Amino acid sequence: MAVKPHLNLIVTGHIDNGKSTTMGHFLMDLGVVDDRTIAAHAAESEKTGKGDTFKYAWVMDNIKDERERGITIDLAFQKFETPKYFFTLIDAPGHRDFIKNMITGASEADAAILVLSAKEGETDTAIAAGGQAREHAFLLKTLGVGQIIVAINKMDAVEYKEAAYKAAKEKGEKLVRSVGYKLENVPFIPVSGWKGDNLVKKSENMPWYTGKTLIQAFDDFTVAEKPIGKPLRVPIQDVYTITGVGTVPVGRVETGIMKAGQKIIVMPSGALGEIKSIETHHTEMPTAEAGDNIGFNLRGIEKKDIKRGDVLGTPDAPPKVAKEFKAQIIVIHHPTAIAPGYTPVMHCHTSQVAATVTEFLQRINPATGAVEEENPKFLKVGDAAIVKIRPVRPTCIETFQEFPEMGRFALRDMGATIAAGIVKEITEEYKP
Ligand SMILES: Nc1nc2c(ncn2[C@@H]2O[C@H](COP(=O)(O)OP(=O)(O)OP(=O)(O)O)[C@@H](O)[C@H]2O)c(=O)[nH]1
Repeated sequence: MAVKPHLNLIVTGHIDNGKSTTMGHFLMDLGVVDDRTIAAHAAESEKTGKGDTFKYAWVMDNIKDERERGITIDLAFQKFETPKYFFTLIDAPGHRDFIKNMITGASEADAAILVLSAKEGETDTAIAAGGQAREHAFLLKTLGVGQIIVAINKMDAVEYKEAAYKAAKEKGEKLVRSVGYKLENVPFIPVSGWKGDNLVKKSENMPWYTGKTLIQAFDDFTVAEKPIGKPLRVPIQDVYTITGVGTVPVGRVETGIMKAGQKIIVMPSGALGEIKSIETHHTEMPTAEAGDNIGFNLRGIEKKDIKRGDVLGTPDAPPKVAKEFKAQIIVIHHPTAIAPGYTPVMHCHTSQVAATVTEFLQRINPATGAVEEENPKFLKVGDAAIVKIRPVRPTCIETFQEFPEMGRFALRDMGATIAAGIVKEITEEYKP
């Protein structure tokens, strides 16, 4: 039997719009979470004095808590299966490392669901400037998540009225269009995460809705083609020294194909060598391709020439190393404003390096890209801009256009993600 393709699904939306309730109920209807677990959560929820309204949400929140504590969690909670696909639910954006994880590929999303409450006040807050629905929609688009579904939630709370759905849908449409999605590719579904309408079962409370349920819409997602035709890029995650084997770097092949016997180059050191062997899950394999997590053994490369954050490629099309580059950033979080000279830590693929935002070239409209101000003096939350960035040491990075996997980054400071960005152009290249 053929194995079903796998997709990573990210659940986004403004706080309290019902992300956890919707996905918790969805997982229960699918049979991934059993009634007994839900009953136990209902009992816990009652104890908090809020009635049992959080019983579904707790299914999801327990996952989040365990993740934050770094505990390996029951896989049944994270994964589910539809007729066509295997899905993994990835870090909900409430989790503070969500943006960084998304950018560094720790949890790359193939598709997203945006949960938007149908309750008028909640819809408006979610999509207003500073609302998380707006922020998430923008980030999803910027970071290249092409497929998105909007679930208009809490339909039970608006008496399942079509007019209420239409009003919320119109606002949602405006939002996703403004960040750059084409409306004809974005399904909108009226649901109740609380009651279970249109999640797995078609709702009888909304006869006016003739579209798909959530699970049916999930099966309309498509699997992106693997970038195997591109030059080889393997960002190094770690380098182990194993007695009797030697230096064993590990990482994920982002693009291209790696073969045993192949000549390779490690950047920024420029060290040349050859692939001796490749293995995954303790099994030796002759080749690895985009998407594979591997460990490998190198001939001719010394331990000092390869470390976390370096990138392996082939000598005829080596990974680029930037001394300085031009980027488009969006400021997500900052108590005041940032000014040129600001030096946070840049996270890009597996690399972490302090980097100075040396120049603010233009402030732009985040949706259209139109220039709104030349050489702004500062940038605050919600602002998008074209800037110049100089890592304190030359760093492997690519343009987003050529290698989206390696051309996006997060700027972090004081434990928070301050900005997300994509590389437009490498303005000063480093040659070893
Ligand atoms: N009436 C109604 N209430 C809902 C529905 N979905 C969620 N809620 C309620 O809305 C509140 C927030 O739900 P959560 O699922 O915790 O929301 P969330 O988006 O996951 O929130 P965070 O994880 O805190 O960002 C809870 O009181 C839920 O019971 C729904 O479909 N109908």
